[in-house]
Amino acid sequence: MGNTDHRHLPLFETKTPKTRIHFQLYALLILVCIFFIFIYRLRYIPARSEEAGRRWAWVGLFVSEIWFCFYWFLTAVIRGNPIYRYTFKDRLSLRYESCLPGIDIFVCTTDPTIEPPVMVINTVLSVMAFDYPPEKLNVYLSDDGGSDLTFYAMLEASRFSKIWLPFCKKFKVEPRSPDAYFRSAKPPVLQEDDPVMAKDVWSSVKKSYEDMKQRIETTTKLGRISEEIRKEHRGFREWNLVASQRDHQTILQVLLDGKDPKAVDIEGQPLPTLVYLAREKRPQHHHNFKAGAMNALIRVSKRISNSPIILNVDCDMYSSNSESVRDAVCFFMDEERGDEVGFVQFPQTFENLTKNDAYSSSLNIGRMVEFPGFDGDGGPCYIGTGCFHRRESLCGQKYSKERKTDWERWNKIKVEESTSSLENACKVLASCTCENNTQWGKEKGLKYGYPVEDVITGLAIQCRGWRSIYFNPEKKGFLGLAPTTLLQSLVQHKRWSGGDFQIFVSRYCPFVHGYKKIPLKLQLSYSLYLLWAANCLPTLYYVTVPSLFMLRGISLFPEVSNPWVLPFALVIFVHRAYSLGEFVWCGGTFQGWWNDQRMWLFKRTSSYFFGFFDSILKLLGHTKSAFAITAKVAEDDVLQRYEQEVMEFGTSSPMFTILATLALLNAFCFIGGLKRLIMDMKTWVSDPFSLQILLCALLILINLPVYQGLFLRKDSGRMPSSVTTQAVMFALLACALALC
Ligand SMILES: O=c1ccn([C@@H]2O[C@H](COP(=O)(O)OP(=O)(O)O[C@H]3O[C@H](CO)[C@@H](O)[C@H](O)[C@H]3O)[C@@H](O)[C@H]2O)c(=O)[nH]1
Ligand SMILES: [Mn+2]
Repeated sequence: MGNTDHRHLPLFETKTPKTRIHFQLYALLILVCIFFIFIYRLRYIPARSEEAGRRWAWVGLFVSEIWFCFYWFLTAVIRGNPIYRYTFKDRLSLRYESCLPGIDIFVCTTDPTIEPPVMVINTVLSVMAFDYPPEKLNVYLSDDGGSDLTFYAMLEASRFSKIWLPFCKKFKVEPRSPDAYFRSAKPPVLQEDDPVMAKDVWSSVKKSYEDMKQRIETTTKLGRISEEIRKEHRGFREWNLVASQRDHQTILQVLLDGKDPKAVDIEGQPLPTLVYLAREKRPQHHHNFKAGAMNALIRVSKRISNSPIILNVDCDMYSSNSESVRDAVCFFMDEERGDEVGFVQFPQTFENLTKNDAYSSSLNIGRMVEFPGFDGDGGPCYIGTGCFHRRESLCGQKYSKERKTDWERWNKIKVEESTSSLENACKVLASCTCENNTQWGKEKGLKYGYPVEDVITGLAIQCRGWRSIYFNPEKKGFLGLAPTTLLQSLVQHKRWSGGDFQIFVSRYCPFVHGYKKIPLKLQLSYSLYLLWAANCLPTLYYVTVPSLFMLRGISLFPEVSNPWVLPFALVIFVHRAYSLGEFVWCGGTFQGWWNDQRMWLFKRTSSYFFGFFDSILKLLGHTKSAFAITAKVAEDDVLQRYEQEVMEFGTSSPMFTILATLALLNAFCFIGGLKRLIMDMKTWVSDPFSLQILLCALLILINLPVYQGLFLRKDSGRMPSSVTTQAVMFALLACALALC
């Protein structure tokens, strides 16, 4: 097979950056400062006899500082050893073009109102159009909404693909989501030998797309399928039996059958297989959210196409690089290292970010700093979308050195059954009862019972001996939608932080479950995310107690003239300066960094706080996991404010009450502190409260948009008055308690 000269050349390479003196210097400086802060805290610990409360407030601060120090250590571990991956796709095609493995692609959707069918099929079309032999691609849509609107859109997509795929190849279209492409692309000027023809083709495809979009949107708005459309496909009859979204039989329709010689595009080329699946749902059976959907897809696809590699994307994550499959295959097929690869994770990137990213959704630090570090420490975690899995590792197999994947054999396995008999067999595989007394959701497939099914599943795969790979190509692989309101973002982080923390306190805790199975460094890297939620308590302590104690007249930090102030000042300065440098290096702006600091505070005091308590309650057996789906659409005025980077409050939520209370509390304390400063006539340097008042001032600066939302704004995105009243009351109460 192939050219023997090339055989020893790897299909991918790994690069480690050379000395990273700035990082080492930074880490050393911080360590020294921490050391001195701890000495200070121990040496000057107030005696029992001192003013009431000073001692415990001091100890509390000390404990919080110990936590921050530990958590900082985790951030340093993940930064210690980053690696970067590069692929050689030309070598792959030279050696293996004729025997590339099949790929099963899973797209998950749940709700046609917050995940519009047009968006879903754009994702579907983008992955159907990968630059890869079409007969080796099989696209499965899991519709947890069981919606005929989505099914209708899929039917339209299956027809449109017959012109879209040849068009993509001919015009080398990028990205291959029609919506994203036509939004930005200009008609070709001089492309082919015949520019007029090319332009005509281009315009007619664009028109076809727009007509289709129009039809789908009209139907979606209408909310039901008209009689004429109903007649177009027998699949619609299935909905006669559907009682509700939560109560229906399995609906499975093979919309394009790759094995059917008649399933060809307008140029006679084969098409990928396209399958619509709405697994059975019954009120008495728990459906296990996305994990349940994925597991149904794994079983169904095994029967229909049984590809050795599975790609999964969320319905909003379209492919923006048609070569991503080839990139991923380079890792799996590499002769030297490929056999140990369990999954290849691409980063989550977003197309709807604004310049200064008001809600800090870009995840840039994760994408460019933390994940390369994760990879260096033993392999990134699985983040639920943009991930290529080896079917075997996802289905629970252990890695063993002796096993070599025989790609030829995989290609020879052919499913002979007819499509109609397959459809029936597969319906059983997607039923509610087929998982009873099996390992599905435990050792097989994605794990159940955790709101972040992805992270725990990836961890389990790594603990079974597989390696994971992080691949962040220059040209982004997948683009999705980030939340567009503050509440959406906070709720998403509540699910993530709470879900991650549940993993930490479960028997899958990386230090326990991963003991001797994955490197210690990887266990620590996981903890960086799994312990997000635990940051809430020390942070809440740090943003309330020093301010309240200043109001009370009790100092907790050294005064500015005291040399002990140095380690505090340095640690704050160096730590933040490094963070700013890193942020800008990752492509952010200064304002973006400032917004990121705000979101850091907001997430820790609200999302993580609720996530933390949810996990504790769950541990005590009081609540069941839920999965709040992130909306992918928003009202016009909300969207406008998002684009203008004006913070969106608008609805009342306990999260907002916390944020507003903290903002007001610090404002009140600041006024009190200022008054004391003026009345005492102390100079700034000898005032024992200067650090506390500075901290308070900083919090006020960070919270400026909250005050605006509370008192100054008039638009519908302002803070609701019920939240304002509650927050004023709580903040006053806290201050009164501090004063008495
Ligand atoms: O019952 C459900 C719930 C969700 N989904 C799908 O899961 C995906 C992710 O949901 P979304 O609301 O967009 O969540 P995000 O917070 O954006 O998702 C991130 O976090 C999740 C874990 O919390 C991962 O599953 C996702 O892949 C990851 O992108 C979407 O395609 C949904 O349609 C289902 O199929 N069934
Ligand atoms: Mn999402």
